[in-house]
Amino acid sequence: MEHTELIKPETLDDLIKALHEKFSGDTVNVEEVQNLMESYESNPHEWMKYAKFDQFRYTRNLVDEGNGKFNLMILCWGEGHGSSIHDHTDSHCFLKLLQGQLKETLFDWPDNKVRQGMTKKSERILKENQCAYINDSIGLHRVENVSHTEQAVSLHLYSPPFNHCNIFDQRTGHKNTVKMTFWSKFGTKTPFESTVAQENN
Ligand SMILES: N[C@@H](CS(=O)O)C(=O)O
Ligand SMILES: [Fe+2]
Repeated sequence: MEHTELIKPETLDDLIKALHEKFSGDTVNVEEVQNLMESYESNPHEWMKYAKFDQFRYTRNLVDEGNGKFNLMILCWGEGHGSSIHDHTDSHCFLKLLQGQLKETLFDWPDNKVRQGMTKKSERILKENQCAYINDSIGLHRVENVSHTEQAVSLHLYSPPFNHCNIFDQRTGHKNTVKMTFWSKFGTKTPFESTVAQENN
């Protein structure tokens, strides 16, 4: 296999350019993308304009549409905010911490023949600059900012892009499809109507 040298992106813009190159072909090298995202050292000045918080739930803020190959977004997690257990619609999901910490809990897909609770497989704390990866064959996850005092900000890349996913009830394994929306796009708040969703995590 061909090995591409890792050139450390000095800024968020550099990282976005490098990601465009990595996704310009037909295949995705997960490890290379993960290393690339991890090698960017978070600088709040570079991503502040995308980091818009809501009082009640985590927000999804679109940063770049990756030439149609991926969506890059910044998620803002207030104290205690968390997602439902969810899948990733057959896409690659890269999740890099820009600020604070997030807890990721992994679950297996529920067996839909038996209606039973979902058991957790593992959990870990993701720290600043770390980049995690998940896809549907690895399983499902729940992501939470368990801190009572610190906000968290994360950078997510999904390829191919998607705008719906399944969320799961931990007690029954029952699944629901939900639409996912953006709180802001390219630094501008999305109009109210389009953020009201059944949503989301
Ligand atoms: N996949 C979730 C965020 S996370 O909890 O990984 C989302 O895009 O909203
Ligand atoms: Fe996720």
